[in-house]
Amino acid sequence: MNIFKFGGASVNSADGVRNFVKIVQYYREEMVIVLSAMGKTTNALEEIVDAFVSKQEGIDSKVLSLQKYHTNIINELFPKKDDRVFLKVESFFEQLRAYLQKSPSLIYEFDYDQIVCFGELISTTIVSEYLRLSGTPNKWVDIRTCLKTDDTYKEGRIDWELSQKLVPQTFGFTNTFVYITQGFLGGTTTNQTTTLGREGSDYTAAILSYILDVDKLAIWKDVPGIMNADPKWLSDAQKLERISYQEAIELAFYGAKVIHPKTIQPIRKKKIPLQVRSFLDINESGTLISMAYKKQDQLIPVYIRKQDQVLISIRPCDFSFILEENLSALFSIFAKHRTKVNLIQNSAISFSVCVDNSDRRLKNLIAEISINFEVKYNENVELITIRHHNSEAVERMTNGRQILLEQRSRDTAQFVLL
Ligand SMILES: Nc1ncnc2c1ncn2[C@@H]1O[C@H](COP(=O)(O)OP(=O)(O)O)[C@@H](O)[C@H]1O
Ligand SMILES: N[C@@H](CC(=O)OP(=O)(O)O)C(=O)O
Repeated sequence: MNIFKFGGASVNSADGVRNFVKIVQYYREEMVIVLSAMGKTTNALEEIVDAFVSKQEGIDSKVLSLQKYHTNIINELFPKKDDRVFLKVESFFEQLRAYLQKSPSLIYEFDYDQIVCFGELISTTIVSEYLRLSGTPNKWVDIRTCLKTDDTYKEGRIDWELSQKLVPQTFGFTNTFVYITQGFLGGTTTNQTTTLGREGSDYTAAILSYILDVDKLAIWKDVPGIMNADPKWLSDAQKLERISYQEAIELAFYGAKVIHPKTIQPIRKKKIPLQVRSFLDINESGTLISMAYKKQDQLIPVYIRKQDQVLISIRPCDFSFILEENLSALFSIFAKHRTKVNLIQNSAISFSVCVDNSDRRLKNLIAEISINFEVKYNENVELITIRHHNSEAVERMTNGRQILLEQRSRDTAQFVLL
């Protein structure tokens, strides 16, 4: 049995959905399909969340344009206008509107999850119905009923014990050959919706692969596989044929956006091979991530760019040394504001970190650090990581740019650049 994960880009139009069906029908195997929201739906829903919690005008038109986007797709796919898909999709939009009629709950993350989940609920419904119409019976599963998390809204942590009981019961494969379910979503034990963090559908696919002990996981993307750079950034990027779990974890950790950082851990534990491959070319073998020895990794330089970073330099107000107590106080502040630190460098009396610029958290974070420390920061910097660096690769990335901070180990070089 296999798990196939398709992201938003694969089903962003009626043609995308038709292509998806072609791929699924080509394989004719027992499978679980994990699907994300169509196209940029999650971004659109995030805008609706922001408008809702800050009680802005214009929510109705935002919801309407999202509904139109989905309606256009189903109009193109389903010739019979009395197909049940129309009512099902309408019903999700009614539920969304009903939620938006209420007052915000005062917990932003809770409202976020209750609203943003509609993207995946709607996409899986459309795709499941279209697969049925195309002659492949399948079962639509509401993943929130079996993939259980705690109540850390927006970043739900998996309840492995409970999920390991419920998931195999749900995906039993008796009289069902193909299941379709939502990536990115989970449910608490009290049946509230949670999400697993942006781009978390890859992670869902990995969790289900682990629990169901599948033979293989395939993640279908709009690129030929994992490349040695984002091909939208460096047009001469080359595909990596085969990499180890370890290398894949490193690439994701440093910010290669092609795969969610949490994806590799569960499949590595059970040595499940992961193929990252192109939904645009079924004949392309993609990149295989497996137990290969590290030596077998292609050791060409791999370039990873993180944009919109903030470099924060922190110094105790009394010029005292940066010691364990300071560091521990600082790290608890980062954890409290859920800010992931992408790079750390410390000297005797100062400490620098590079973090993502998420406006909402950053202001509060800096305000809290400033109570006991002197803080300076540069916004709009880039963090470039080069795995398997050589002088040519370093020159290529840094030439003509101001280096604000630099760090090198044997395998990895990182530069904060203006
Ligand atoms: N090293 C890389 N190799 C391949 N693609 C990359 C890499 N780094 C970033 N990307 C980007 O990742 C995108 C695919 O990931 P993503 O958009 O998250 O897919 P999906 O939404 O379908 O899950 C590609 O379109 C590409 O621009
Ligand atoms: N729809 C969610 C989850 C996800 O993983 O999407 P995608 O597979 O399209 O990156 C998001 O955009 O964050």
